[in-house]
Amino acid sequence: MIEATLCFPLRTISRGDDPTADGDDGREVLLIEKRRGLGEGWYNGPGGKCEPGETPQECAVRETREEVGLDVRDLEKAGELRFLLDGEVHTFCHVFRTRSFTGEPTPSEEARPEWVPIGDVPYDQMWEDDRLWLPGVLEGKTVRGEFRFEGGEPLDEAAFVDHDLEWDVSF
Ligand SMILES: COc1nc(N)nc2c1ncn2[C@H]1C[C@H](O)[C@@H](COP(=O)(O)OP(=O)(O)OP(=O)(O)O)O1
Repeated sequence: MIEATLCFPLRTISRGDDPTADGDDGREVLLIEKRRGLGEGWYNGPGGKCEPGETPQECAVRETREEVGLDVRDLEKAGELRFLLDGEVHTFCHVFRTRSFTGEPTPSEEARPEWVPIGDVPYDQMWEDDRLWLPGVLEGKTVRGEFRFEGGEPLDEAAFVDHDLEWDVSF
């Protein structure tokens, strides 16, 4: 089983009196376009696999720095997601969000970062499960979820079958 993390940096920008502004109140999330590996070509949060001896929080901080050059702090645990492939746990993913960070998002070999208004998250270019849990996480909720895929490796070519979700959980 792979233990992995996702980190969603959040910010609120001022849109002044822009009449075309949507109803997000300027709230944005930093997404990446994944350039290699699992989920290549799709949008996701910065993150990756935990290294031996590393806590999930340490992993999320390291991966966010490596992938987009942002130093995140004060991470808030927002979710625990179990991704099953053909009945076996393939990946256990810890999800974090934060409003505390320094640095400017910078592209790397792994990822192209992009600030995206909360209402414009491109769910049609993301993992199929994301539309089920990410909106709640971006609204400040906590979630525990299990998502079942079938069809063999690699996970990003398997078919999403079904899921269970529990909201407002404590970590
Ligand atoms: C199955 O559904 C998934 N949905 C979402 N949103 N994210 C997922 C899903 N399955 C895996 N992930 C995430 C978990 C990790 O953040 C990445 C995969 O990380 P990767 O394999 O690229 O790990 P790295 O350590 O960054 O890779 P390198 O070994 O290349 O350094 O996807």
